Amino acid sequence: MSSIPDLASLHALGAAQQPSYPDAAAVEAAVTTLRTAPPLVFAGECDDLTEKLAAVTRGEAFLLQGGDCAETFAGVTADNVRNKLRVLLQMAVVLTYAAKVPVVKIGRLAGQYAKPRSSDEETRDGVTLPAYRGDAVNGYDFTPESRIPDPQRLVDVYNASAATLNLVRAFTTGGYADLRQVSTWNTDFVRSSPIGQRYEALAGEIQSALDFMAAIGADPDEFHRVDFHSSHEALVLEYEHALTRIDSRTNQPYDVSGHFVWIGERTRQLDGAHVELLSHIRNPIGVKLGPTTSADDAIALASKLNPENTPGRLTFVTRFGAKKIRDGLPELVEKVTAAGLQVAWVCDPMHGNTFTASSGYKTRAFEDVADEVQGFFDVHRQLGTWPGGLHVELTGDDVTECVGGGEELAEMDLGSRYESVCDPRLNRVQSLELAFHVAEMLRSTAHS
Ligand SMILES: O=C[C@H](O)[C@H](O)COP(=O)(O)O
Ligand SMILES: C=C(OP(=O)(O)O)C(=O)O
Ligand SMILES: [Mn+2]
Repeated sequence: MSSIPDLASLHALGAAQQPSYPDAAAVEAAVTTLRTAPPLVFAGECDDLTEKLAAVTRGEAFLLQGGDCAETFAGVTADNVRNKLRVLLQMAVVLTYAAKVPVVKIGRLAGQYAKPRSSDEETRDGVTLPAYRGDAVNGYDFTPESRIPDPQRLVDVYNASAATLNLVRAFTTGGYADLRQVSTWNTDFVRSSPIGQRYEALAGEIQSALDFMAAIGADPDEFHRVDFHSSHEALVLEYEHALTRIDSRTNQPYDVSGHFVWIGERTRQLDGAHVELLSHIRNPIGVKLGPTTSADDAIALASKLNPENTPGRLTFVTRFGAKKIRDGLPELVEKVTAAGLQVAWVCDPMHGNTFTASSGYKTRAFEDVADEVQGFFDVHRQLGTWPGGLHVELTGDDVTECVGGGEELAEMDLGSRYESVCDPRLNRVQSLELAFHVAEMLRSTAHS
């Protein structure tokens, strides 16, 4: 457990979804730079998160994990990071206050730059080029030059992640996330949306509770700062391997590119490189499980990735789709539970519900997203297991990428503000609306 396999031996196992770099010397140069770069996170912070996820595993806390499908370098701006953080804080407050359950907060940010794709190529108007694989790998522009994988981008990922995390740390500990700001997070859109008004009412209740606490002289640290953690899919081996380091306190390897890293649906082969690398690190980790996952697959993954069965180490993020979850999930949860495996169960209601609108935009319907979460809660309720969390693709901006929701966004509206470079995200109102739905589900679960 304490050794780190070398990069060549990982590649020898076969690694899905890797860039085909044309220039080996350039890869070497980028990896050399990354190997000496300071850690982005401290191993002790990863251990703290494992403890929090152990509480999720035990049914004592709920995980909220969200952010872009794909971050972009251009998106590393104060406004963008703040807006994303703000909607996550708002969602967390709704979940905590309405359901009275502690919420563990993880952003899909500060490292979420590499994308697995269903096709290696993209064709537009009869022209075929390599697919865009995230800013970590190549450019989004549809030109032959831009689509060539460039390993220097991995160094750019490191720098962009460092800048993002620095700002997130400043916001979450430096006053922005102070609970007294709960109303100001709402700002402008409160006037225009019923969900915003619902939030405003909740913020008012929190505010008077805080006033009461202040009056009796109680002012704990928890009111002024929040614990917030970073996460991304551990996809490009060169990057994750270069940032895997031996922690001097424990002598154990940690991937210091983020607090929590996960293995995607397309790279979860039991004997593949991603499972191997993540089996050696001590961070809390996740695995995405789609509808083709058998219970035996999940049990084998848990045995390899969490041989000591440590609670909080392993999170299974199921992404079945609204139509499949009620039939497919029970057997998985039942058998994993019967095998005595300690895992947190988290619902990704996004990736099983993607479709292409007639206008050509990739989209998701808010109603399908909400229905998959309801299915997830229903299955766990039937089995007596804990629906541990929500993993969503969202943005703090008023984009038009997913249809439906209270604003009744239609397919024909998608073009007005479609900004994602990969999958469609819930916008700010849809995100908050989902949080209110989930708070209801959680409230009836927690108190049943
Ligand atoms: O975010 C997840 C995947 O990268 C994405 O769903 C794949 O999308 P594609 O089918 O457009 O390649
Ligand atoms: C690639 C993703 O998901 P999955 O691996 O579940 O398809 C993602 O989370 O963006
Ligand atoms: Mn995605």
